[in-house]
Amino acid sequence: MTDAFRTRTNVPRGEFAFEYQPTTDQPFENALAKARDGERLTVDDAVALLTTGTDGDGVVPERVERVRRAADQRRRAVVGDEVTFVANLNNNVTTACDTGCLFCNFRDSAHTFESTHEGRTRGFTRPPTESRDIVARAVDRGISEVTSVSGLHPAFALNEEHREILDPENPAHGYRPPEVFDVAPGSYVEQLHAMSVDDVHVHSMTPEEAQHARRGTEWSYAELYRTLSRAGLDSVPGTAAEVLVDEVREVICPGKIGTDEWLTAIEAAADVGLPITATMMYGHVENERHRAMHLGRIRDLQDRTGAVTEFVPLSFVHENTPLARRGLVNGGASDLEDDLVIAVSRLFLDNVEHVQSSWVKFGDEKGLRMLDGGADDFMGTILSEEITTRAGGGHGEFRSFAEYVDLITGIDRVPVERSTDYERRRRLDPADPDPGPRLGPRADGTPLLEAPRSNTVAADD
Ligand SMILES: C[S@@+](CC[C@H](N)C(=O)[O-])C[C@H]1O[C@@H](n2cnc3c(N)ncnc32)[C@H](O)[C@@H]1O
Ligand SMILES: Nc1c(NC[C@H](O)[C@H](O)[C@H](O)CO)[nH]c(=O)[nH]c1=O
Ligand SMILES: N[C@@H](Cc1ccc(O)cc1)C(=O)O
Ligand code: SF4
Repeated sequence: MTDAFRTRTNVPRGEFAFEYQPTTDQPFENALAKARDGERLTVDDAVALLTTGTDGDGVVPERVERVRRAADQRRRAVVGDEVTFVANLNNNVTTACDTGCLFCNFRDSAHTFESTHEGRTRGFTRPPTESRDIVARAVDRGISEVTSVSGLHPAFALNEEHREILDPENPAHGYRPPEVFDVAPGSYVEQLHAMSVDDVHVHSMTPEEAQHARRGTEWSYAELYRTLSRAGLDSVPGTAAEVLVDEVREVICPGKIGTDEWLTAIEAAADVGLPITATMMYGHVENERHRAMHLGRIRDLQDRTGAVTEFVPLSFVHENTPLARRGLVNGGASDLEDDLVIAVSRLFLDNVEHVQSSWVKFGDEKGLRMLDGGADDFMGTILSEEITTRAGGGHGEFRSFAEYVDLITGIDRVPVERSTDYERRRRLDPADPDPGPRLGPRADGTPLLEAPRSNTVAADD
């Protein structure tokens, strides 16, 4: 193939050896034909589609468009023309974390939170009482879900029993008692309990957080998730997955659990009856084969559990991250790569009904474009955002129902409010002056008009 037809991507194909990479156009054409016929794709097929069959740098834009069209057709066949979103709040409890993932600028070193530290930390910790106030206020405004993902604060323990086991003198426990810190995060059980206001759905405890909540013990992930579920946990975010290939994890998150442990943890959550989501954070040091392998692992997980409600491709936001500062990356995924990841996720994950387009990562224009290329869910109102904003993203922290209606009807699709597990849905009438939310425990149809600037409790309230 001649270079003239290719557009450059940011995929560092030279970094790792490719086990298999197509060298002619034929594997691409074969894979696309299989996808159109609804045949199950192999990991090699996914590589052919994600590379558009090119063996050098770059992809062929005209082929990307063909993959997008096939994904759009599949989306229509699987879920129709509805575009869903959830009325939710992000209440991340603490940014204290010493895991040191190189893609993350959300975290702050835990020692900066200690009372003896000179100067103020740039981070925050919200004790359970504050979490409850923040969630209660948002429930009053009509939300049906709270999502809470946090740093692995050294004073976090599952509960009092866990606190007795954790030994500050044992470096393997990474434990510091609450008294050492200006503000203590309480226990995971206390936080979940605090956030369970009325019937709000609590979406929390990623596999990485679950590992932290059982560190230093022999507790199984199933026991752990059972305890968390009794404390108010309703479903589990499949973040911390990043790219589920260990040679990639060793570069971007060497302190995190490995691929097998991530899968063990999330499968245990599913086994105790919790719905789960799955994500992939791409666009850093990995290549298309890693992306394809990741998709293979998620599809296998779903074959085993049936519990994955949605797949969420998270495009890496690079600006302020250690990976960028250390010169290990000089950008994130290109627009064509984003198109391909969404489209191939839809085509490859034939057992996952919903593919999410993240307006936080993509912005509105690209986010909407993804809804015509395989995605069918447009995330949530979130009311507050820290992870992407701190990494340098600038696409905002809140989406009102009125904006959702405008954006979704603007692309001739049907706006639908959903619950976290997609069980409850409500079509929105574009002519309705009070579009909602309505599915939350205290939603009365009053519009979620404006968001607080941050989810910190305002002094005059
Ligand atoms: C910030 S962590 C918080 C929860 C917990 N500490 C964990 O690692 O599971 C949640 C997820 O945010 C995503 N994330 C973090 N930094 C990001 C970035 N710069 N760009 C895109 N996604 C990012 C990653 O996928 C990560 O697993
Ligand atoms: N993609 C992002 C999400 N997605 C999660 C949703 O907001 C929602 O919690 C989930 O679909 C379950 O209902 N959240 C973020 O904060 N940032 C994202 O980029
Ligand atoms: N934590 C992710 C978003 C996310 C949360 C929950 C999910 O189920 C999926 C994705 C981020 O902002 O980067
Ligand atoms: S991704 Fe999670 S575990 Fe890793 S540094 Fe950030 S907050 Fe800590």
